[in-house]
Amino acid sequence: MHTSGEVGETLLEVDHVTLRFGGVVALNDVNFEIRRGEILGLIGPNGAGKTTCFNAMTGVYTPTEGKIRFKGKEIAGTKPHKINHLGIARTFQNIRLFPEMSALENVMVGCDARHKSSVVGVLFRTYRVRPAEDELPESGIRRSLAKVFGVSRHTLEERAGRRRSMELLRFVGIADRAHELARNLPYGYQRRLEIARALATEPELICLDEPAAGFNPAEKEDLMGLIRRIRDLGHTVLVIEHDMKLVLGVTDRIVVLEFGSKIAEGTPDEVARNPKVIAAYLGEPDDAA
Ligand SMILES: Nc1ncnc2c1ncn2[C@@H]1O[C@H](COP(=O)(O)OP(=O)(O)OP(=O)(O)O)[C@@H](O)[C@H]1O
Repeated sequence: MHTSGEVGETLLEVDHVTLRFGGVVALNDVNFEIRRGEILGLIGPNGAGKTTCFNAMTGVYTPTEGKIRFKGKEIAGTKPHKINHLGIARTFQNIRLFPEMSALENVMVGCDARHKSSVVGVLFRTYRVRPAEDELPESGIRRSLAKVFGVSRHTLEERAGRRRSMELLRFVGIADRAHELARNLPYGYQRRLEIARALATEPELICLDEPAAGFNPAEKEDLMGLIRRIRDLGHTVLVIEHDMKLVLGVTDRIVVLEFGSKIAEGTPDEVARNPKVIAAYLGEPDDAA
């Protein structure tokens, strides 16, 4: 992973962010922080501004006013791939995988984003290094050749990426279908594959946009375990979720938006008892706790 700091320190700050689309105020002077090592929930009724907030944090939108800082550095307006390089990864409400690639290859794309070899080196495969014992091919002529002539750094990185991608598929619980095309995977597998792919970029902060959408209660229970394990690995987690049971069960703190404004913030207990939050969710029977 990237450089790590102290658990509990401010990792990301949304500092008085306002974001307007023409006449629509999607975010209105929103202020909160994400602390390193926590699982933070971002909730609110439909249209509250949750996805817009994610999009502002991940470089899709630039705030009209206000600042977003990651590890103290201003990131508002930075391109999404650069933000990913800085250490923020996300999944999408509508799954976005490479449907014609296998599950393993989808994760390897994420690992690729971290590769160090230069484009020229990859093209000519000239830069050769002496591989460590456990980086050699298992047996046969390829092993002997690699021992004598070395292996290109690109090949080593590719092998390491493949190994790491397999580990990540195991971690999210879908390694049994690693070689199937993403489009043929069951829905729950696709959702978890998105998480594995985001983790492959080794983010300090991972943002999950409605990861439980379409899940049954047993799958939601599994997902809660996975979210906790992601945090235990050392990642900080931001989760947008409509399912109140899941949000209250898995997060350390919750920020509540309504009509683009923050109406509450606190521990799950505090938020669940907050009259403004209860009122915001009345009339939304599907989302109510
Ligand atoms: N690209 C856009 N152009 C114009 N208006 C937008 C755009 N994106 C979002 N909005 C508006 O901004 C407001 C906040 O939307 P947003 O999608 O962030 O809410 P949300 O809390 O994520 O809702 P949901 O739970 O339904 O996904 C809504 O009024 C929405 O119509």
